[in-house]
Amino acid sequence: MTWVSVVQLGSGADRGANLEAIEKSLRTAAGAGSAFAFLPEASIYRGPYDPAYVEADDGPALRRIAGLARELRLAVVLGGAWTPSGDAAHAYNSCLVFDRSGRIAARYRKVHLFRLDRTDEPADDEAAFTAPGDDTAVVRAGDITLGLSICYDLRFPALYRNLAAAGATVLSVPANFSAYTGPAHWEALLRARAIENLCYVLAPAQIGTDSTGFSAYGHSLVVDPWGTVVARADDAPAVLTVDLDPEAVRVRRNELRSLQHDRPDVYAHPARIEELDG
Ligand SMILES: O=C(O)CNC(=O)[C@H](CS)NC(=O)CCC(=O)C(=O)O
Repeated sequence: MTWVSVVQLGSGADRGANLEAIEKSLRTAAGAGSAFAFLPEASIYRGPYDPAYVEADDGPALRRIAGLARELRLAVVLGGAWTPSGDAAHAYNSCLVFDRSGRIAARYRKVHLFRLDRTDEPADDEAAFTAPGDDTAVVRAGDITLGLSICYDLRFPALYRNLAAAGATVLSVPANFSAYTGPAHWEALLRARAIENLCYVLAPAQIGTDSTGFSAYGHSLVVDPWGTVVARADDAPAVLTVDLDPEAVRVRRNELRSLQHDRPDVYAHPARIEELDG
């Protein structure tokens, strides 16, 4: 069994205040006996793009989180942080996995960049300041194998199938999901990813409106491999602590063999287009 804590934050443009909130939540997670803490996207900073806040692995905010992981003997999955891409105008949006000695042991760079063109508001266009990643990663960690993703990736089911094929039993979906799309899409998509891959889904989220006017939906969620919601937050800061049972994934995958019935060899070819006349 593996205890994990899923953290909901309302990060803003004040990095010092955000790091204080992160520290408090990590201490709560460690105090609850968790082996892992999952932090949402944009935990360290949520506001307009600023190249000064793009950090290499030895940057000050990342070192502070590394120090907390080491002190608390707690692995930390930092949902999204800006890391250098080689182009100062565009950073990677990276999920960084700190092991319990504080080392950055794994990383994933967000592949799908959010764009929303509302008719009634200015567009959100993450690609304006973010460089896309182009590979995927799972992290083997004792009894669980963690599949990494970030926020808008949630809309691309092939990514999660790729992670499940690499052995993922727990899917990590840290988010700063919009309050516009969230009510209709967030829970349905998270539960779908859990059900179709027979995986746990851990989804730490942001709350509140940032200084750019972006409103986040909150409602951090933990879903089990049968699609049942086992923990949820509302729209206040929260630490959801749950016990993951690796056996539950094995049992469900023996009951329902949909992962083995997948036919990517078939879907690799475009569908035949037939005509119905008259
Ligand atoms: O800008 C940052 O600091 C980090 N990036 C984000 O928060 C991104 C772009 S605004 N948010 C999403 O992907 C929300 C997706 C979403 O809401 C949906 O798919 O409906």
